Amino acid sequence: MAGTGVFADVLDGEVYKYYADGEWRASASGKTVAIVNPTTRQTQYRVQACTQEEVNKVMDAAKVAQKAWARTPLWKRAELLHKAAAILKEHKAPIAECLVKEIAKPAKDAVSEVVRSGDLVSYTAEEGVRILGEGKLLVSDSFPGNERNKYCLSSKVPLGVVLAIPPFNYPVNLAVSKIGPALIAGNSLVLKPPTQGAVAALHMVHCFHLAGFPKGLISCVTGKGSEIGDFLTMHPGVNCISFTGGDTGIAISKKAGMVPLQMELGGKDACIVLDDADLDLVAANIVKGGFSYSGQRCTAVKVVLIMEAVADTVVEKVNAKVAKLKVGPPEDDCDITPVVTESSANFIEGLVMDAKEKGATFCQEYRREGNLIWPLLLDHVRPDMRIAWEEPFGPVLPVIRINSVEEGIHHCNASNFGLQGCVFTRDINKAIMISDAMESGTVQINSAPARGPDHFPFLKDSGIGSQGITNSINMMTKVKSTVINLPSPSYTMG
Ligand SMILES: NC(=O)C1=CN([C@@H]2O[C@H](COP(=O)(O)OP(=O)(O)OC[C@H]3O[C@@H](n4cnc5c(N)ncnc54)[C@H](OP(=O)(O)O)[C@@H]3O)[C@@H](O)[C@H]2O)C=CC1
Ligand SMILES: O=C(O)[C@H](O)COP(=O)(O)O
Repeated sequence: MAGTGVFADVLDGEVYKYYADGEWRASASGKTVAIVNPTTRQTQYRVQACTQEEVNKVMDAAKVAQKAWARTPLWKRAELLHKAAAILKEHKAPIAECLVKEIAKPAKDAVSEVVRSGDLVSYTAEEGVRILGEGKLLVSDSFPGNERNKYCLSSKVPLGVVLAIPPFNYPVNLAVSKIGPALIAGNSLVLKPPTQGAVAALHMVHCFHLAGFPKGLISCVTGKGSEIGDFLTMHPGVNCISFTGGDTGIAISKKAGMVPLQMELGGKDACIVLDDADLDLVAANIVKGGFSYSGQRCTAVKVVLIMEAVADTVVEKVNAKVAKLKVGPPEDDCDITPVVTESSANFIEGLVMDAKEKGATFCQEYRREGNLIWPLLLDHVRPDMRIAWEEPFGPVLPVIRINSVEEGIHHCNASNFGLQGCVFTRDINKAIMISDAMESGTVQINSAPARGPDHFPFLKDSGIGSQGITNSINMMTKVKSTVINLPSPSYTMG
């Protein structure tokens, strides 16, 4: 159970502690932040509202710890990461319980998130050993005018202190996707978890603590992003920011100093359906892609662009599947669970009402109880409706009927987002050409968008840089070169 057994140290009475300098601590602020259960809409947990002074101390400790960590052999860093991964998986049940209570993630998906996170950490350790174990040797005579009298040895070295800010929808997985690469590359890491999901993240951090990472190398400060976010992201002790979330990321990138940024923001993933597609496959992927975790995934299908000739058939097939989705609490492992906050539910409702006023066809009756919104397919959506462009982050999916592939590509590319997209057709040549034309980081052919497997590059225009294990390790390093200057040119004869 959360906050008990090996996790007892994390809890102080009714309030979860924050993690600094290898210890669990209560904040001197005496203030707490409430985490509201999306299902009951009651306070489920409380976390510390950390102060600026506490952030300063964490940054100082992170700087000191990083210097020693960078001198720790790569294989030892990997060994500790493997240990943390095993502990994380061993304790999947209490961590998953937090995900169910804090973010209403369906019970089975919550367990999968923790297991996937352990696997991600292990893979990162292995990948880090491989890619950081190699450097480059450059010789000078390849550049015009030079002889071979200079040897340049370059390798990847850490950046320093990495600040990780994940979003609510994967508070564990999108935290470890930043923690693992940062640590294997020799950085220290300061985590600011999302408020909804903070307790799951604190439990995950405790698994790293139990694995025996040095003091100060990992810290976790809690508090509302709106209150301590700016102080963290503009802190002079930060050498890199890895952020996943919404428009907050745009504001951060404007305020952050001259540090490398990894920003993974929203998406409006388009699903283009051609008339030669396997329509059962299309319907299955629209439902899975559009409605898993109630549409609260950056990679969710967020607009269907379908050829008029097959639209009626697909809409009918999708509706039949939507009717079978189980709606209810995450504890019952329902497919559709309450969305994360009341304000999120209100925002989604605003998009639905706009579509209603402008004449979209409601394939199901709109129904909401508290934060629980029943799955809804909106047909005959037109570009003048907000839902055609905005990301609901909820179980509402618009269908726009198109008369040509070009029309679909045009809609996709006119969006400000460009995270992922997908195309359904039996013609591989067409699929490749459409993929090339879609200005999206990743295009899936004949499957719904998805980030995983987690070693795939997770590229996008909806942000800066790219994720995926290898990309993140590379992003959290810089190149250091040492040039050997020979007294006279030297050429190897064999
Ligand atoms: N691309 C993706 O993977 C995802 C995209 N999103 C997008 O984000 C929207 C909202 O999701 P949400 O998680 O609330 O995203 P936010 O951008 O609101 O929050 C993401 C993280 O940033 C923190 N934060 C908030 N304000 C600041 C600040 N000023 N400085 C630094 N950090 C801050 C949040 O903390 P706190 O919780 O304390 O406010 C949270 O940890 C969704 O509607 C969707 O558009 C969301 C999830 C994933
Ligand atoms: O933040 C998100 O929504 C994720 O990066 C999407 O991951 P998924 O495709 O594995 O759900």
